[in-house]
Amino acid sequence: MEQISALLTRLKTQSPLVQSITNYVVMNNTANALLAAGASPIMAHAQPEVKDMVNIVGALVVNIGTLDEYWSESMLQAAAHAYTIQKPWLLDPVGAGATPYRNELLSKLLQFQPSVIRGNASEIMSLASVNIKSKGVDSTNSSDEALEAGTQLSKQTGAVVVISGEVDYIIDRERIAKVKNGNAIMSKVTGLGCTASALTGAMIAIEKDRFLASTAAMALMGVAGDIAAEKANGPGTLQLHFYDALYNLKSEEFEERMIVSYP
Ligand SMILES: Nc1ncnc2c1ncn2[C@@H]1O[C@H](COP(=O)(O)OP(=O)(O)O)[C@@H](O)[C@H]1O
Ligand SMILES: Cc1ncsc1CCOP(=O)(O)O
Ligand SMILES: [Mg+2]
Repeated sequence: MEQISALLTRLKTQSPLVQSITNYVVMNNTANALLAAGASPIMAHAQPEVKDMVNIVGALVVNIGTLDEYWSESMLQAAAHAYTIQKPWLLDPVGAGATPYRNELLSKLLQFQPSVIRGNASEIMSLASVNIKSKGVDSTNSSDEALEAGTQLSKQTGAVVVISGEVDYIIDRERIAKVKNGNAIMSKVTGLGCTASALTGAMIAIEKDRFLASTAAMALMGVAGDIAAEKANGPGTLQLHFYDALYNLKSEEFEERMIVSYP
């Protein structure tokens, strides 16, 4: 727990630059969450600069939420370059399994060996080729149901796999962590999964142990969600209190509130 809470302090002091190639829905709320948590966001997808940008950032986040032909090519170029120069990068497979187009791009992106894959249960099951019917960007499965698929996906890809939901699982080849923080109202605010991915991007920028970094990011999401839910009257105020919680959280309260176990 101490190691996890120390990462929050390091995030705020080191303020890593995090590049996102992400969807139109969440550009604003993920940039604000990164800032509130202490990191520095840059959203950049233009092909003439994408490699130069990957060179200077601490980590790259690729989120396929509102993909199109141009953006897909930018994502492939960025991921390929991150792979070549060994820059940590995270894949958020938004809507995996919803359409063949998404699946084709995802299988190409996986060739560039993401450091972390963070998705909801349905997305992780789809990526691991479990035959599920995807409803779109929201999960129709629980993270418990996806645990086996997540373990398999981590073995297949070498990535740390994060399954978010009522409980979050963080999985690598040898370890599993479980984060029990968070509140159901979080699923009524769009882009909190993408925020989890962005914050995980920030943590892998400052910590080489991707499993520890991902666990810290999901604990941070959950604890900030808990604090925000105590104050909010609904999804609108939850989003606002969530930023404030990220901004104000100190390592002592983080450590007290986190419910992390290694089952
Ligand atoms: N029922 C829930 N109880 C507690 N936390 C939740 C719940 N649903 C989602 N969360 C939290 O909300 C964030 C977004 O997760 P999720 O909704 O699974 O992602 P996505 O938006 O990609 O589907 C995560 O931090 C997760 O822990
Ligand atoms: C609604 C929607 N449509 C395409 S991307 C997107 C946002 C998804 O965000 P999240 O997966 O974090 O809920
Ligand atoms: Mg999502």
